[in-house]
Amino acid sequence: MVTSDVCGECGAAAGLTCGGCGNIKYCDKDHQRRHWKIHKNECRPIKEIDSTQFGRYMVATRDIERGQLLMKESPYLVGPTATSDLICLTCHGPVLDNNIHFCPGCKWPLCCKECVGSSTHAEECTILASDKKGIGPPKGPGANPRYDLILVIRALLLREKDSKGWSMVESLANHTEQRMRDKEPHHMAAVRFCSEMIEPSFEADLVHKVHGAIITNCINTHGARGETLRCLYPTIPRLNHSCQPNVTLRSDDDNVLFVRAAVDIKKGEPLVFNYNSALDPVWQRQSELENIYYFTCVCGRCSDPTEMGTHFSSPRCPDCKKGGYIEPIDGPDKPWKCSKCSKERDATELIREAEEAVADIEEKKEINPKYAQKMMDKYTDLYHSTHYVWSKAATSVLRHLRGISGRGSLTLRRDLQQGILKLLDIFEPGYTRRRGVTLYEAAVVEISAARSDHAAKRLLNVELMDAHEKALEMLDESVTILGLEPPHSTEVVWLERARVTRKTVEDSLTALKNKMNLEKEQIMAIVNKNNPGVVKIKPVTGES
Ligand SMILES: C[S@@+](CC[C@H](N)C(=O)[O-])C[C@H]1O[C@@H](n2cnc3c(N)ncnc32)[C@H](O)[C@@H]1O
Repeated sequence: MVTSDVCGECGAAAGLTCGGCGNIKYCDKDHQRRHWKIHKNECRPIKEIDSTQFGRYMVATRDIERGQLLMKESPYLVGPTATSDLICLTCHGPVLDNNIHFCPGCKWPLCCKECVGSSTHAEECTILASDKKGIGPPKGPGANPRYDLILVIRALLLREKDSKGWSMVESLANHTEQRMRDKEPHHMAAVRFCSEMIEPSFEADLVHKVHGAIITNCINTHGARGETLRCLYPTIPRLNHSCQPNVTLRSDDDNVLFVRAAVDIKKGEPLVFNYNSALDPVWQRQSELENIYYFTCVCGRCSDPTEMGTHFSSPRCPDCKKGGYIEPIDGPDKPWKCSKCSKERDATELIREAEEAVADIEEKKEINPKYAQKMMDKYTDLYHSTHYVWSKAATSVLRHLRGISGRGSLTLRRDLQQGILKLLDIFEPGYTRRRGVTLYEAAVVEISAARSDHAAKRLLNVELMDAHEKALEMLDESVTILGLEPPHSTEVVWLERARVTRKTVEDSLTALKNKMNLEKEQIMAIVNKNNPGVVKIKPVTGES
């Protein structure tokens, strides 16, 4: 977004736009050069544009390479979410059930004596304490919807004390009209509380707007001790959504948010991230986007009934012998149709069947390898092996069989990890955290399965070496991806694991190659000894 038509250095009329970001103008090259020492800190390959269909959004102003850091921002507001467990309103650390310090003013739980006396909490404490209708603070552990109110109050307080912060809140998309029309219970509860139950109260229209802005723009993060938080950032909320994302958002322990290119991005392409989970089916993605963000996603994945060839949301057609899938050809709400025989099925019924299968999978307390194989066979009969139900079953089996090292378990886990990787390559491609972790896990099981087969004489030395090479390739990529995680975050644990495993696999591959070379030398020595006079055979060199 070019913020002004005047020179960034001298303020005169300017016609030369910065080629790096397109966001600032200069009157000539000399002034552009002079201004660089200031501008280099804000020259990002991004600009904001506006459209009637997509609102404001960010696009790349030049070609961007995957992995590149595009934005790094600290939040101007942090608070608990509507599903936070007991959390301290002063430091945002967890409040332990056996060590609750209720604030003497508002009676909301804090984590320690120091936090009770802190001035950080003072202003909202007075407001919370004025709650005459006795909505009251959360009392026990577990997700607590009352925490939804805290960030709303904090945002409302900006109006009086921080004009810059307040203008940021005011500038955010909020869908106030739709929210007033829909009267979603949590939204209405926040509006009632802030406009009727506290002193000083806030105008209802203002609370609708602020709560709407929070719901539409907050990014959920995790604090250093795993607590769930949500934050408002200055410019990151201008990133639009796509189920085919090209950037990733990762936060560190201080809620600093890093936006990176997950894949190579061409100049002019919108920068988009996934507001949902990549492994949600189309009906869930669309209903969340409609209910929370008030739009229908028309990305390449959503517009393709096969979801990029994965059949992620569509079951196999049980009646058709032609290998068809029952797809949301006219949209997820209309009757779904078989791609081959055109037979129609009611959308609600198909969704119910898939959700029941998932509930059944998630209910299982224990799964042994034999049962796991049977379960996967059953779901592969009904669904494609990149379907949502398949992915839920695969994830569950991988969790249950972790640490079980028999052949059945290892072979199945290896296949399932590869299946999950295939899905992520399509839906969350490039340098994304989940791919990084999955590559690590796939490498570990690849090596374990190969070693077990080798020990049982089912695998040749060269095949064992191949498995090592394959695992090393996966670990190399995993280390690269996880190395991009914010430095002060709990994710460094995964990076360390991937690095240590990579070194172990590399050492073991070297030892394997040396052993094979030695064996070759010994065999050749015997061959040469038994064939005197014949030209001597030498071992192949350069292999170790
Ligand atoms: C976090 S804001 C993104 C910035 C927003 N476009 C703006 O103008 O401020 C989320 C809102 O942007 C719009 N939006 C995001 N992604 C979209 C998409 N793929 N298609 C249409 N609208 C989208 C929706 O109105 C959504 O509620």
